[in-house]
Amino acid sequence: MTPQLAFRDLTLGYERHPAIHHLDGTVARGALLAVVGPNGAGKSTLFKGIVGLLRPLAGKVDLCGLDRRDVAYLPQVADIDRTFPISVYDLVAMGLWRTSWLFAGIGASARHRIHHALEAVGLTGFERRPIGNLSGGQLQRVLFARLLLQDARLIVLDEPFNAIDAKTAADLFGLVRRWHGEGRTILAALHDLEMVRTSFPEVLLLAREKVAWGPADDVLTAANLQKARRMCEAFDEDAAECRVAAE
Ligand SMILES: Nc1ncnc2c1ncn2[C@@H]1O[C@H](COP(=O)(O)OP(=O)(O)OP(=O)(O)O)[C@@H](O)[C@H]1O
Repeated sequence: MTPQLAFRDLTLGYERHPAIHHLDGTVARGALLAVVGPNGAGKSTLFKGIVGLLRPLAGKVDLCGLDRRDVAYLPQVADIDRTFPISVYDLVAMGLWRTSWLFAGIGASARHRIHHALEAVGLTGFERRPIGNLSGGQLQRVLFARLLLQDARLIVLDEPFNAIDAKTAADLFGLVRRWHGEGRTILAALHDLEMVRTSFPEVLLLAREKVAWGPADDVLTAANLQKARRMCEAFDEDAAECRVAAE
C-alpha cells in the first residue's frame, strides 16, 4: 500500500485543550474512508488539522509528499458565510486558483471548465445567482463544482450529504465515486451509517481518539458504537492542556 496521509501521535485542539488525542494511522493512496462518530467526536477538528487550518498541539499530519495545494476541502455548509456577496460563477471559479492567477482574468479554457463543472452538478443557468439566494442543496452542488475544478489528489469532505434531499445526495455521491475511480484519496465525515455500510470500504470511528479503524463491517459493530458514545459523553471538556509540539 502506498500511503497518502498519515497521523503520527496527532493531538489537535482549541486554545490548547485537546479535542483529538494521540491519533496514529495511515490512509492509503486511493482510499475511500468514512470518518464517523457522535457529535463532538472530533471529525471536523481532524479535517481542519489535515487541511492546515488547525496546527497540531502535538504530533503531526504527514501528507506523504503531497503539496497542500493538492488537498481540497469541503467545509460544513454551516461554516460558510452565505451573506458574502459572491455569485455562483465566481465561487466555482475559485476552484481554479491553483492554475489561474485570480487577478489575471479567466481565459476561454477556464470558462469552459467552469461551464462543465456547473453542468456536472446540474446547475447550468445559475451562474449569476448570488450564493445567498441558493437552497442548502444547491449550495452544496456549487461547492462540489468548485471541488471538481480543484482537481486535487486528496479530497476531504465534511458532512457532504447533510440536510440535502436523496436525489442531490445520490448525484453528489456519484461524483465521489468518480473521484475514487480516478484513484484520488477521499475522506468524508458522515452520520448516515447505512450509507457508510453500503458505500465506504473503510471506516475510522472517532470519539476524541480512535475507537476502531478498518473495514466497515468490523468497525460499525454495536459494541464499538456504544463505546464511542460512552467515550464522548465521558469526555472532560476541560481536559489538561497538551504541550505545543515545538516547545
Ligand atoms: N472553534 C472551536 N473552539 C473551541 N472548541 C471547539 C471549536 N470547534 C470545535 N470545538 C470543540 O471540539 C470538539 C470536537 O468538535 P468537532 O466539531 O471536531 O466534532 P464533530 O465530530 O465534527 O461534531 P459534529 O458531528 O457535531 O459536527 C467539541 O467539543 C467542540 O465543542
